[in-house]
Amino acid sequence: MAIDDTRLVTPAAMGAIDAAAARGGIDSFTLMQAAGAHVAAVVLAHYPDALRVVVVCGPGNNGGDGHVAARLLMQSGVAVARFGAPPKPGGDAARAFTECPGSLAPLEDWQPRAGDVVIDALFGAGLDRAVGDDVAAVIARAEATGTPVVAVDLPSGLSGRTGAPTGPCFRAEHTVTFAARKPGHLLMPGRALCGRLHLCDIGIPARLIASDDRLWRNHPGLYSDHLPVADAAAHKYTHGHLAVFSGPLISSGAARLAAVAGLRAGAGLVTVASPPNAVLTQASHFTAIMQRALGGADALADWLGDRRLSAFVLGPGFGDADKARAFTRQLADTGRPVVLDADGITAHAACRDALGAAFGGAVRLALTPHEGEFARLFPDLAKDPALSKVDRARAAAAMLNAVVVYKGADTVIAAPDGRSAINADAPAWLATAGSGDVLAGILGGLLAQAMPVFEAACAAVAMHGLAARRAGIGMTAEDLAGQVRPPDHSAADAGRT
Ligand SMILES: NC(=O)C1=CN([C@@H]2O[C@H](COP(=O)(O)OP(=O)(O)OC[C@H]3O[C@@H](n4cnc5c(N)ncnc54)[C@H](O)[C@@H]3O)[C@@H](O)[C@H]2O)[C@@H](O)CC1
Ligand SMILES: Nc1ncnc2c1ncn2[C@@H]1O[C@H](COP(=O)(O)OP(=O)(O)O)[C@@H](O)[C@H]1O
Ligand SMILES: [K+]
Repeated sequence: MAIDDTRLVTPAAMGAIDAAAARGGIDSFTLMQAAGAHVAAVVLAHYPDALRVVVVCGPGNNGGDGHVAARLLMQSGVAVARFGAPPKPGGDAARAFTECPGSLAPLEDWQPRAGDVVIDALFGAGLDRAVGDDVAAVIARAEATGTPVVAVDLPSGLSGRTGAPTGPCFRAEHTVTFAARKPGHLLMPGRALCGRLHLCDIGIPARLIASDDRLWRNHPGLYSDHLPVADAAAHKYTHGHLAVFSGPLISSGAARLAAVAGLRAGAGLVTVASPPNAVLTQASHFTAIMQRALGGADALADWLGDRRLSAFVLGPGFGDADKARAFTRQLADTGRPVVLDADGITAHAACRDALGAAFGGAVRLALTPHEGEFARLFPDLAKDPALSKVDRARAAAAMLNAVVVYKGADTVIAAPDGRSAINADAPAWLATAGSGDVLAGILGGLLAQAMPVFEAACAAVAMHGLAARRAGIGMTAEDLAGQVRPPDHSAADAGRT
């Protein structure tokens, strides 16, 4: 049975899905057997030379999965030792414990040996606090000896909701999870602590995995129906006109990167509007991209009378915060889509509410903060340790009636209506100076072509990652901009999580 591998489900929602499965007549012990079998299969496939499999078992159903895996591995002729505390009598875990031959030693008895592989079945979805000293000592022993760890559902100590450890946490080589990925499998540092993730079908019907979390990993299904269509009758104005605002001479390169990316993302025309003293420099770089000298507010008001200007990018290398605020207000009044990045975000740190008020009504503002910019605009959200990155992005989006692209290795895209996506497959070499300017340009290019903002943001983040893969390791932001391609309607789902 195929499972929907795009939907992300919080541990709490997973509990509700499990309950719904039970109400629907699905036997929970059968699910546990399937879960344990997948764990055993991953261990057999990846550690054929293990001399001993050490299963550390917790008191709940995560431990139950461990007991099932232990029994199946023993039946396959593998040497298995179990450590932990027995489960409370009566439930599925107790039955799995009873059905597994052999004894259960206390956790502190595990002395690592060469050839050990650990199955971490201590805590999964039920983790609700930092692990105790006994578990912390096991984690430390595994880490100190470099013993490979296969985690059941989640590495113990990792919050499946936030992707943050609650205290000491296993670092797994493989994590075997069931029915749906949890946010903590994709959010950092969770993604790194999980190692390679195996998403396994244990027989929970896909229709039950439709929780109302409205959270996905970023994938083409979120945006492919809204991509600009290449129409044989098109002319350049039907693909929109993107305006990118340049900063002063010294930092004018950022706008160039955004402009090139916007044109390559399919905008029909792109104009870079620069302070008069930067125009010559800009002109020496461009052929296909147009130029405009733009002084202050009056000049902008004149230009905005051109209805064909269909989207704006303001912020990369922009500098002047007063001017950024004034221009943003004028852009808001046009009713057309705006991408605020970098200095365009920072300029609003002391007037966040006014920014949200200026962009009321239909959503047409996109913000693309990295961690530092996010903390400047939303210090209250950034400081709250109870919030996950998804929670923070969603709250920010709702506050400003904007789509927020909260960048990083785990970029979160959130809309004011709560729809959110985590992008977890961009290559690490995207972390290079100027790559954020390229992303802002791609997004501007898609908005210029009239894509709705959330869908455009999801597509832009995916295109950014694909461009980085084409450019390859060692790329510069110039290389990256040169590798941007218009979105490909036929692109297969390139998810690599
Ligand atoms: N249908 C289902 O419900 C399925 C659940 N499965 C497994 O069940 C797991 C969830 O099981 P549970 O809900 O029993 O939860 P866990 O087994 O993750 O945790 C058990 C209990 O440990 C306690 N606990 C939490 N954090 C602790 C800490 N830091 N120190 C000490 N004690 C702590 C809590 O009281 C918690 O309820 C999943 O992760 C998955 O492995 C699988 O068997 C597949 C099917
Ligand atoms: N480790 C990483 N893996 C994948 N992508 C990353 C990583 N670190 C940063 N990125 C991406 O690289 C881009 C960097 O943007 P930004 O921080 O604005 O840089 P700059 O200001 O230099 O342009 C963002 O799109 C971000 O999501
Ligand atoms: K676990």
